[in-house]
Amino acid sequence: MTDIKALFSSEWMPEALIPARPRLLIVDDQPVNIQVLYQIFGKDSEVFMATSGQQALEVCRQKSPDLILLDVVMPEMDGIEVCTQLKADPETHNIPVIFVTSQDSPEEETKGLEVGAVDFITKPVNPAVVRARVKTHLTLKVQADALRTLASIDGLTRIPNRRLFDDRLAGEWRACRRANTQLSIIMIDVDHFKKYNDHYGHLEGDTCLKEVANVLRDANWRGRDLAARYGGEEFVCLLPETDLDGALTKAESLRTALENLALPHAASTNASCVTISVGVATIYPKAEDGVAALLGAADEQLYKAKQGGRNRVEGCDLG
Ligand SMILES: Nc1nc2c(ncn2[C@@H]2O[C@H](COP(=O)(O)OP(=O)(O)OP(=O)(O)O)[C@@H](O)[C@H]2O)c(=O)[nH]1
Repeated sequence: MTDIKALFSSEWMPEALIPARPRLLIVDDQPVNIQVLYQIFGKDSEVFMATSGQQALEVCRQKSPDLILLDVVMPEMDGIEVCTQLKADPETHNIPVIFVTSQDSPEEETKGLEVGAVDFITKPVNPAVVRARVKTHLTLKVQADALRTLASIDGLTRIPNRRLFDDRLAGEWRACRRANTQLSIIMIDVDHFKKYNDHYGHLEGDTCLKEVANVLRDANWRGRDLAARYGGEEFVCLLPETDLDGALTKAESLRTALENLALPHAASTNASCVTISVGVATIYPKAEDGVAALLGAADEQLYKAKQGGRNRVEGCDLG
C-alpha cells in the first residue's frame, strides 16, 4: 500500500518506499533452482516458493508478493500460462514478473515480454545482476503504485476523487447485481458555500472542505464503503449491500457529525455553523445503464433537501 503522506511530501524518494523486506515469490519446478535464488534473496527479503504453476497462482492470491521470479519451462502449467493468468486478474496484474529461464532465444524472450513480463534473466543466474534487476523493478513498481494512488486521490482533501468513485461504483454495481443486493449512494453538498468563500476567503474555504472530508474519512465505514470528493463542494459515498434505512442512518450521522464540529459560518442563512444537505438513493442494480439513474436520483434528493431548508437528509428507494 502506498504511503499517501510520503507521496505528497516534496522529499518523496521512490526507493525509500521499497519495503524493508520485499516479498518475493520464486517459482521453479526444480527445488535446486529455487535454492540458488533463495541464497541470493533469503537474507533481505521475505521469500515464498512454489514448484508448480498452479501453486504459484494460489500463493500470489494469498500473499500478494511484490515481485515474482518465474521459471518458464514447467510441466502441466508453464510460466507463460502462469504469467498470462496473473495479468488477466485485477488482483494480481500489477505484480511484476521476471522470467528466469535457460531458454534464451529471442523468440522465447519476445513471448515472455508479450504476455506481460517486465524482464528476462537467463540461468545460470549471476547474483549481482539478478539482485540489481530485482531492485530496479521493485523501484518501478513503487513508482507505478504511487502514480495510481495519485491519480485516485483528491489533491486538496486527500480523500478518494471522482475517478476512483466512478470506477468503484461500476464494480460494485456489477457485484451487487450478481449478489442481488441493494446498493446505496449518499450525495453531500456544503450549504451556502459560495457565501462562506465570499465571507472568509477562498483559503478558509479550502480549509473548510478539508474539515468536511475529515468527517467523511473518520466516519466508521464498512469494508467496501467509499467516501470521495465528487468535485467542488460536493462529496459522495458508496454503500454496497446497504438498504435505504441503513443509508439514511449513515447520512444522518454524517450530517450530525459535521454539525457537532460547529465550524462558524457567519454568512449562512440557515444556521450559524457549517452544515450539509444530503441526498440518498438506493437501488437493486439491474440494467447495466442504471448507474446514471441512481446518481440522478441522489442528486434530486439533494435538491429536495436544499429546497426543504438545507441541513437535512432526503432519500428515495428506486426498487
Ligand atoms: N474554497 C473553495 N471553494 C470551492 C471549491 N470548489 C468549489 N468551490 C466553491 O463552492 C461554491 C459553490 O457554490 P454554489 O454551487 O452556488 O452553492 P452554495 O453556495 O453552496 O449554495 P447551496 O448549495 O444552495 O447551499 C462556489 O462559489 C465555488 O467557487 C474549492 O476547491 N475550494
